[in-house]
Amino acid sequence: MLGAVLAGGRSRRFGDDKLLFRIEGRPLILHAIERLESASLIREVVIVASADNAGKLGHLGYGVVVDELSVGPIGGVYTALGLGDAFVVAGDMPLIVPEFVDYIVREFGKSGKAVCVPRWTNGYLEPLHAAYSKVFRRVLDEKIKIGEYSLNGAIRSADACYLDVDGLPFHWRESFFNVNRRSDLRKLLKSGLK
Ligand SMILES: Nc1nc2c(ncn2[C@@H]2O[C@H](COP(=O)(O)OP(=O)(O)OP(=O)(O)O)[C@@H](O)[C@H]2O)c(=O)[nH]1
Ligand SMILES: [Mg+2]
Repeated sequence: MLGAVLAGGRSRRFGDDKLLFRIEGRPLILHAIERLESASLIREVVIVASADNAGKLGHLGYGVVVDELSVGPIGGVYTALGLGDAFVVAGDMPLIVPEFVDYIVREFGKSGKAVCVPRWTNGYLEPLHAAYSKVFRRVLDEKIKIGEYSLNGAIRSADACYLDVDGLPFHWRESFFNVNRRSDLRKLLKSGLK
């Protein structure tokens, strides 16, 4: 399956461009890309960037697709699905667990559903760590057209497969960690990131 890494945000909480912020000598987004790429069911990784970010990310050695919509992550997923089925993650997730990605991709394949997404006990979804079918693009198109930009809302309106986080290996949860603020860097360095 294609791996799509979203990179169309503006890093407002972080300050300057978090995706190129170097951690252990490599840009944050490369940590996410390399972890995703090492999942055995991910055959190729593309970056889905805003027009503003695309030029800055081209040198990393991965294909860059421009998300022209500027409507948030839902537009990134919509753009990614133009390339086919995709496992979508955020570029600010440096602790992705490859086995977890493979697990979701496998469950997605077995389920035949439009989306396969992790779900916490309180109902919270992890839509930026989920597998999507290209047929879901039609649902997103409808939502975007009417100005509904909630990815969670779109998923809930569809025939989705939910993977309860509670029943999964505990250490897989670190896969969801994402860097939003500078203070998150401290947690990241403590995590023993390689
Ligand atoms: N392609 C695409 N990606 C987006 C868009 N908006 C956010 N993202 C990405 O989605 C992921 C999660 O977003 P956030 O954690 O809110 O990142 P952000 O928008 O850069 O940060 P804040 O400005 O602080 O909210 C990050 O990898 C962003 O780059 C968008 O409009 N298009
Ligand atoms: Mg984030």
